[in-house]
Amino acid sequence: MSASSEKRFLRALRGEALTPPPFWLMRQAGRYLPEYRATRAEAGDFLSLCYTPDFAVEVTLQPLRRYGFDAAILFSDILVIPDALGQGVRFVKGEGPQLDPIRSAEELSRLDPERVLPHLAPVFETVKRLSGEIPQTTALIGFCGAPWTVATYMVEGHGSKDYAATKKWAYGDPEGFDRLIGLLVDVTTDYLIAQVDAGAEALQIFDSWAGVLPEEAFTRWVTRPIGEIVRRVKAARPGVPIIGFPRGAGLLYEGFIDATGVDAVSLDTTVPLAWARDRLQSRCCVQGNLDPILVVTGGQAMLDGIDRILEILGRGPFVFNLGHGIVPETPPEHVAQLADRIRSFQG
Ligand SMILES: Cc1c2[nH]c(c1CCC(=O)O)Cc1[nH]c(c(CCC(=O)O)c1C)Cc1[nH]c(c(CCC(=O)O)c1C)Cc1[nH]c(c(C)c1CCC(=O)O)C2
Repeated sequence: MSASSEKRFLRALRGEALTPPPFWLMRQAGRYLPEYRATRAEAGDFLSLCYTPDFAVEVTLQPLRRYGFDAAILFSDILVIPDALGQGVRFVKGEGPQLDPIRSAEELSRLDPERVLPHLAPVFETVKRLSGEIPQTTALIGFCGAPWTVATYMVEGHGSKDYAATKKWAYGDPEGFDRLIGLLVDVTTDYLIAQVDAGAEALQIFDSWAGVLPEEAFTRWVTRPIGEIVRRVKAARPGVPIIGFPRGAGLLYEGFIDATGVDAVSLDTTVPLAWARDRLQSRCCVQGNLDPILVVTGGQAMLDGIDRILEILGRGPFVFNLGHGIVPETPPEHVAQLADRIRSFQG
């Protein structure tokens, strides 16, 4: 496909510097939009929203209609994998996800990898429908949670502040914990390949809790598993760009890029911009990293934050995004002002 006809988001992931840069926002479909809240109420519960293609397609399209983002991300969740494995996942209002925890390698027999792809058939149907419904110039992103972050929910049984139960198992029985990570590498690889076969044009791997691990543990349970998933997906489906998001990686971002072979890396809010330009953008496309709370604040503070990112990262291979997902209290009109500001950037 000639460069000029390829979608701008995909061109940036392949290393082109584009002005203005393409952009989308993590959690662009979500509770900050009244139309999302209406569909969510109609669906009844969160997993029904994820597993009913009519609903999942609708909420994926809602932010595109408003803001014309350069990418659409499949509406699903990283926790559909433990749900598909048979662990039992519930999203409790005001408490977030609740799972029946798995605390040792002996309990892995509760999980059934064979049921994953059949259980997730509605998600692939959503991807297939989206690939025929999104605008011609908008790229479709498939995604998964990285093995470490998914494992933290499976072991803790809910979100956590210190991930003590997961770390105790990992540090106390590393070979046993490796079995959980290995199982997640296997089923996640198959899940991503199936998303590509249904029409996903790029993939993002969310390791939202990577930053809680010290260097050696980060290498063993963030970098190596993601690198193995990237290697297997690229061997099976060459040419599909993959974005890695090891949130909180700090100085470990550099080694992560070199060791995993990702095409792009998503930066969390704390990554210094000049360091990212000099040390990371020379290695691959970078994505990020506005503080989502600046989109809540809006006004000149938000505009200044956008401008500074565009000034420093906007002349290399770059996708504008947030440093983490949009938060529910974000005024939708601030997202419209953000979109206008990025589109008016002339380099
Ligand atoms: C850690 C994580 C999860 N899910 C996800 C991550 C990694 C990204 C990140 O770090 O935010 C990823 C995710 N979750 C969701 C998407 C779909 C894409 C999109 O929203 O644009 C994506 C890409 C929908 C969702 N996933 C969830 C919501 C909120 C559901 C609702 O109450 O309507 C959405 C829109 C639920 C969820 N899902 C998860 C938690 C902790 C929660 C509860 C917290 C919260 O309510 O925001 C797990």
